[in-house]
Amino acid sequence: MIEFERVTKKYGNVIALDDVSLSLEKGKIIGVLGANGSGKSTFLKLIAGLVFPTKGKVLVDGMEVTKKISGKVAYLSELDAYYDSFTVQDMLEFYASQFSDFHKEKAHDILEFMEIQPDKKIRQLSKGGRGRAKIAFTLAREAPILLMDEPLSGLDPMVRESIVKGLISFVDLERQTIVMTTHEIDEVEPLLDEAIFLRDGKVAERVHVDELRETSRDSVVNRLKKIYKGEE
Ligand SMILES: Nc1ncnc2c1ncn2[C@@H]1O[C@H](COP(=O)(O)OP(=O)(O)OP(=O)(O)O)[C@@H](O)[C@H]1O
Repeated sequence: MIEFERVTKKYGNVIALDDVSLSLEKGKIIGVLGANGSGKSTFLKLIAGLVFPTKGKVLVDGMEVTKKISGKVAYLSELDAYYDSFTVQDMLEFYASQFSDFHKEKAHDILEFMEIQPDKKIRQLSKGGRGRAKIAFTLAREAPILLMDEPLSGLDPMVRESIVKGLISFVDLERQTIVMTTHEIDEVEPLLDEAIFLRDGKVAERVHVDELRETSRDSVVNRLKKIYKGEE
């Protein structure tokens, strides 16, 4: 369980998150959605312990997030932090050395599923190849919380589809929770249990995606547009 208790995060004078309180259940796939600058990445970074609240508390399983990247959390960042001369296999060994919850066998299975050859150098991979490799290394961790910042960003539709299938196939929702930010809402909507809509650092709305479809016959992307047009 992830809890935000009256969390405000400021960077200097900029308020990135503004008095947010909510809790996220285990075993769900949760989308954090909103326009550029609405606070999505900050929301994830607070859970990962990469930044800390200016006010309030973030708790994971009842424990305040205090140190950098707690063992419970695997974080996929927006940035490409690869070493170009490494092979995919070298990266895999690197991740295994850094994270005790990293499963080499699972990593190989996911790389195979995503059609990434382990002997390829990182610099030989296309942008889509790097994107898939990054996802593979994150999913190979057995961490209870997987945080993904824009996992589909800048990738073509075929690669996005392969990543979405990878998420469906390799995440263990009995034990893992995924919180992801994305602008590619149409692609991830079928995966999501819940959507949290941020606007100007506040939670504008939170919906159960199935309920939204069944009771309002609405899609997540339409809902977001309405929130931003001020219709909700
Ligand atoms: N390190 C930082 N220093 C100063 N301001 C920051 C920093 N990080 C984020 N901000 C500001 O905080 C606000 C929220 O940023 P955040 O990156 O969380 O939004 P976002 O919804 O993820 O945006 P995007 O969709 O563009 O990635 C923005 O106004 C941003 O400019």
